Amino acid sequence: MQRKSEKPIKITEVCLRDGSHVVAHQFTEEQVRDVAQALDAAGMHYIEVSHGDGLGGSTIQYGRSRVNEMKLIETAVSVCKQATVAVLLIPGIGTVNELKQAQELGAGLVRVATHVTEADVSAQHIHLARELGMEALGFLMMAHSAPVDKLVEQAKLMESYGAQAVYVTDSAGALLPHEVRERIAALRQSLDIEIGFHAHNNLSLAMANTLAAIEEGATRIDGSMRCLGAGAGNTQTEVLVAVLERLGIDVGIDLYQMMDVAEEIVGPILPGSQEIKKGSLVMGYAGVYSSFLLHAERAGKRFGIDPRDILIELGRRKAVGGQEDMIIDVAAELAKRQGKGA
Ligand SMILES: CC[C@H](O)CC(=O)C(=O)O
Ligand SMILES: [Mn+2]
Repeated sequence: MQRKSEKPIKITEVCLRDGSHVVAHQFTEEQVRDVAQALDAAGMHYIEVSHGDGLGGSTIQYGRSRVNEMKLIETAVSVCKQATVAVLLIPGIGTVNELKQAQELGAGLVRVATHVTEADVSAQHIHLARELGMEALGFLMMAHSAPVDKLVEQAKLMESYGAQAVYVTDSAGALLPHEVRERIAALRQSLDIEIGFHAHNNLSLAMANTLAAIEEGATRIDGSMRCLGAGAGNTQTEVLVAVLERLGIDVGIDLYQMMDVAEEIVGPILPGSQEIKKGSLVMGYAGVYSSFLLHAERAGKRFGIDPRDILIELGRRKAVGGQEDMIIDVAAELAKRQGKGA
């Protein structure tokens, strides 16, 4: 494989943040401690810990956490000897106060996440993170939904605010490999900072897309152990480590230890198998935010309608992260149209 960057690949393990959606934000302190400790020992570079919707996400709208995320961050930091604990922040859900608190507890990196067309709301948080001495990266969500030149324009904004990398975030798991290539190549051409890629496996393309991104020069890569991430999960990290090794890309992470963590520590946390089932498949197909899955399934049950209809309609309306309340509206409307009641 010809990599178009000389920089080392840095992996961020997101199961303790993106996986929070899968467990309805019910991670315990013990689970976070065990996973973080084992990943750190295996050589993982970054371990992201936050509510699934980022700092401040524990609300009725997004789902309340069982344990305050600051406690979870503190716990992860206390067991990491070499890995950096990362947090995610969506401006408006999380605030500068939560960012300061996370930094005081030892978080060393923040990914400031915005919808792909709304990078301007990230300025304050990126500036603050840099002032606090954190690594500050931009995370452009729903990257499939904007034309490439728009993505480049928005990434440049984040770079101008001080972001040290910008991610192409395939929140819906909707991108096809050639679309990933186009996006990473365009960003590489226009930006001087590192480019990252975050996949969801809803169309079974997470690994293929990740390799396409790496080939085009992405150096910051996300994965989740056992695909413990929203929808059908992310690029499966322990598999990624094996594939990179086969490609001759040394990331300094112990493969056997990763396999053991995946099976013995993360496996028992999974509420079910992270296969591509009808809900996640429809999200990739219709371009819907992966974290909407549980909400749509619950709304489907409540209104007696097929969650796929809700997801397709949300895709049609181009719903963005943060609009979880729209899921109930859509379900109520569809139920009325189909002559069903809550
Ligand atoms: C709600 C935040 C979201 O889960 C961030 C993310 O991982 C994505 O957009 O894929
Ligand atoms: Mn995600």
